[in-house]
Amino acid sequence: MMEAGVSVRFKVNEIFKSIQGEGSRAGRPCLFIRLTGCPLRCVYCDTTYAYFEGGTMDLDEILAQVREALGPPLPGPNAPFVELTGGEPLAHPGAPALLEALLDLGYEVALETAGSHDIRVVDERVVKIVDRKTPGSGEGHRWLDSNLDHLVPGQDELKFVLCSPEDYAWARDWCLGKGVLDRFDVLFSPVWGSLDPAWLAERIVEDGLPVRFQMQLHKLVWGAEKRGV
Ligand SMILES: C[S@@+](CC[C@H](N)C(=O)[O-])C[C@H]1O[C@@H](n2cnc3c(N)ncnc32)[C@H](O)[C@@H]1O
Ligand SMILES: Nc1nc2[nH]cc(C(=O)O)c2c(=O)[nH]1
Ligand code: SF4
Ligand SMILES: [Mg+2]
Repeated sequence: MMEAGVSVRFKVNEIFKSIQGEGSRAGRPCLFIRLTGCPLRCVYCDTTYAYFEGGTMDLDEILAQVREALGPPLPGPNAPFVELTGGEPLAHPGAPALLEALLDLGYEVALETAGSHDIRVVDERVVKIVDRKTPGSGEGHRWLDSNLDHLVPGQDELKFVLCSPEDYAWARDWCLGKGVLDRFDVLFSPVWGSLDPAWLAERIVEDGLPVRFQMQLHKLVWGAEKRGV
């Protein structure tokens, strides 16, 4: 909780409405808040423009923009959906307060994070999509293993973005070793333009892995280079 009266400021790269392109909620209309800055440098990162570009906004300005874009929330299963991403949103000390404020307004709220920062700071009701970086990403060593103890089964997701067949074998063995496949919704996705999606889909089927294959739906719809979708 932030102290009352203290204005929390954020560097914001973009705020846009689109179709959720990733995870088990893909296909739903969603408003994205993309914060600027990331301490990681995944080799495949498709959002390098969010490393530094952005303008400063305070919490109330962000909330006003969300309300204007989505209208008043209707709580329930079809509450409007808001996702905080980046960059690495948890690199911002104010991210937990922003997420809580969005929940308090009645929206369904998700957080896309690299698993490098402690997710315990985040309200339990936030849908946490935690990306377990692979060796191929170059950032596998940033993983905070204690995050596994704070994922909410049936709500949160553990995600692997795979660069190569070696990454696939590593991710499969890691999941089996950690016993996560019978606890959480696990997503396997190819790095766009790197790993052949058909190869990945066939290996998942052959190995009988209970993971969800996914591709970035927004890139299928609008192409890989378009921003703000
Ligand atoms: C841009 S990141 C922002 C959130 C956070 N920093 C993270 O990495 O989870 C959002 C998601 O996009 C994925 N991503 C980035 N570049 C990608 C690419 N070229 N192909 C597939 N997924 C990619 C990341 O792995 C991550 O799951
Ligand atoms: N449409 C769309 N869906 C997304 N889901 C996660 C995204 C992200 O960059 O974190 C993303 C994104 O950039 N666009
Ligand atoms: S952690 Fe996310 S934003 Fe940062 S470099 Fe990796 S994919 Fe890009
Ligand atoms: Mg994206």
